[in-house]
Amino acid sequence: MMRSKVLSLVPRATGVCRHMSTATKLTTVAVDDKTGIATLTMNRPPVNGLNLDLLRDLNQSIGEVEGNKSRGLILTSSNPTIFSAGLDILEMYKPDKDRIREFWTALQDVWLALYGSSVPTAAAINGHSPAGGCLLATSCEYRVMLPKFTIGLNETKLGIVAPKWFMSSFLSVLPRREAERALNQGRMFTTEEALSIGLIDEVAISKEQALDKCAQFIGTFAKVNPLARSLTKQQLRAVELQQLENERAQDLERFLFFVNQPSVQKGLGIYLESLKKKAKN
Ligand SMILES: CCCCC/C=C\C/C=C\CCC/C=C/C(=O)SCCNC(=O)CCNC(=O)[C@H](O)C(C)(C)COP(=O)(O)OP(=O)(O)OC[C@H]1O[C@@H](n2cnc3c(N)ncnc32)[C@H](O)[C@@H]1OP(=O)(O)O
Repeated sequence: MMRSKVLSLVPRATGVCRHMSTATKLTTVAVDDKTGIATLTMNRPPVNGLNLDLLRDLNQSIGEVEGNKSRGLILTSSNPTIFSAGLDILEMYKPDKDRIREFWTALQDVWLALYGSSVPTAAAINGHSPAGGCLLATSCEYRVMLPKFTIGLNETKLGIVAPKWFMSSFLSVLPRREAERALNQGRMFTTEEALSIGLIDEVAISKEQALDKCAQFIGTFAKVNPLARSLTKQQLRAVELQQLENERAQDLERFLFFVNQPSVQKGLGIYLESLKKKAKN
C-alpha cells in the first residue's frame, strides 16, 4: 500500500517569500510501505521548469526522504511527456536582482542534496529532459527512460555555459570524451542514443515499468550494509561536492556576471520568443 504525503509549501524561515507560490503542489513524496522506497514527483505545469519555488520544494522533499528512513528515492514527473524542461528561463531573463540570487542558491542546494544523497537514487525519466532536467537525472545513480524523448545538456545551443558541477554529474555517467563532445555541441540525445552511450541505464515502455525498474535497482542494495553503502557513495562523490561547497559564493557571482551580460540576455530573450512561437503553432 502506498502512503502518500503531499508536502506543505511553507517558505523556509531564511527565505524571502515574496515570490513563493503556495497554492500549487509542486512536488509530492509517496513512500511505498512494502519497499520503503520514496517516489518524488515533480508537478509544475506546463513543463516542470525549475523556478525558485520548485527548487525549494525539491530541496525540502529530498530532505524529507533523507529524514524519513526511506530505502531509496525515485525522481519522476507528473507530466506524461516532460521530465523537466530544465531551468525556468524566466528566472534568468531580465531577472530581479534579489530573486535570481535565491534562485541560483536554491539550485546549488538541490544539486548538493541530490548528488550527495545518502540513499540510493534513481530517475524514472518519463519525458524530455534538457539541461537542468538532465542535471537532475544525472545526479541520480541510475536512469530509466521512456522511448521517443530527448535528454542532454544543450546549454551551448542557448549561448550559455553549463557550470562545472553540471559537468561533474554528466562526467560521473559518461566517458570524458563523449561528455566533452556532447557538452561542446550542446547535444540532445534521443532515448535510444542515450542508452547506447550510457547516459541512461535502461529503457522502459511505460512510466509504471520505469518506476519498477528503478525500484529493482534500489532493491539491489537490499543485502548491502546501508552505512557502508552510503559512506562509499559519499566518498566517491566527495571531491565534486566539496568543490561546490568551497566555491558556492564564487559560483553564484560567476553565474550573475555571466547571465547579466547583454549578449546573454539578448540570446535568452530570442530563445524564449522561439519557444513561445513554437507553442502557438
Ligand atoms: C565562463 C565561465 C562561465 C561559468 C558559468 C556560469 C554561469 C552559467 C550561466 C548560466 C547557466 C544556466 C544553465 C541553464 C540550464 C537550463 O536548464 S536552461 C533551460 C534549458 N531548457 C530548454 O532548452 C528546454 C526548452 N523547452 C523545450 O525544449 C520544450 O518546451 C520541451 C521541454 C521539449 C517541451 O515541449 P512541448 O511539450 O512542446 O512544450 P512547449 O515547448 O510548447 O512549452 C510549453 C510552455 O512552456 C514554456 N517553456 C518551455 N521550456 C521552458 C523553460 N525552460 N523555461 C521557461 N519556459 C519554458 C514555453 O515557452 C511554453 O510557454 P507558453 O505556453 O508559450 O507560455
